[in-house]
Amino acid sequence: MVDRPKKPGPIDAPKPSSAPQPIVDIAQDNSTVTAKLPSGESVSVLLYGATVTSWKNADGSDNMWLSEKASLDGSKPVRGGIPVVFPVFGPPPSDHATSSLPQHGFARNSRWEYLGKSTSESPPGATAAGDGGVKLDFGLSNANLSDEFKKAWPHEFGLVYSVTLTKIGLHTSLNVRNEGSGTFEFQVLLHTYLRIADISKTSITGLMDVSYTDKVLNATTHTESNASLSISGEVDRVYASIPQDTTSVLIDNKPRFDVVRDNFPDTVIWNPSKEKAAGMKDFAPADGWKNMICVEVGHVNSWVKLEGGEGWEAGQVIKSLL
Ligand SMILES: O=P(O)(O)OC[C@H]1O[C@@H](O)[C@H](O)[C@@H](O)[C@@H]1O
Repeated sequence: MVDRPKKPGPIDAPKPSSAPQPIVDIAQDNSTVTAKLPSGESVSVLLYGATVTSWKNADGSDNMWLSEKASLDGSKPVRGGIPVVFPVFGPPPSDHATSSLPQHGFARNSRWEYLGKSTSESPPGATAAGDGGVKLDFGLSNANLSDEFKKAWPHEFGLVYSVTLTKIGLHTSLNVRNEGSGTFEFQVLLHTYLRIADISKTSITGLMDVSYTDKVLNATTHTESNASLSISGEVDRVYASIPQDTTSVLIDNKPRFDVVRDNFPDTVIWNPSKEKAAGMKDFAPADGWKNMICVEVGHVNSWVKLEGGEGWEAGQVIKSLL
């Protein structure tokens, strides 16, 4: 039996509420959409890359690390915040359909469309009534791509990236649709730069017993033996098929962030340390690597295959535990 929408009658009509409706402040210009909750938390999303560039707590402190030299004018991917990596992670393999694309694909260096906002009483991540938040949707399809990218990846696709801000965290999710008739394969990653007080006091939990590829050690494979991982130099590891759904960042053994995966099997942990940071023209200040850790959820250790007409969705909730 098909459920048909009921026509609203007098009984269904919403009752006038005397409770004041929370007002979410949305500001939009040609480059950025910013939403601020009545309780003070805010998020800013640059249309270029649909890159979250700022996610502030109610006290005004930012959870995102953004380089002081990040290009925000659409000339190159943003160094900081949450660049969206699609349809390939890292340098594309020469024997794959993504081979002519740049490192990390085209999503982070294409201009997305702002599709609009919706507000809700109980958005994902809400733990209590009154945790209401705002969802901002952004879209990218082959029609938005440069000729160069269209040629390098000639598929009909549709991406909807949703950024939901609540009092308790930030939820970002990506919906991928194959709008064509052929099959395509992709990888995806949310390249999140978390701002931290001090890398030397930072530890990461939730990766114990997980197999990882160490890109610093010639892409060799290892198994994580530390329940709590400290960062004492350059780190660039791809943890694959993680059974636990939460990776946590702690400062001085005190939880600072929980990153909760939904349908994302893998996580990259990255910090360039002093030497690699010095080699990046858009990385500033020079010692900024002490105040960032990338915890990047994704599907990167294998390819997602989508038949024509199929869709796929995954997301993360980041909780700021101040
Ligand atoms: O400089 P990019 O292209 O933004 O990449 C930054 C880093 O991104 C990480 O995800 C990769 O694992 C690293 O190898 C890479 O160096």
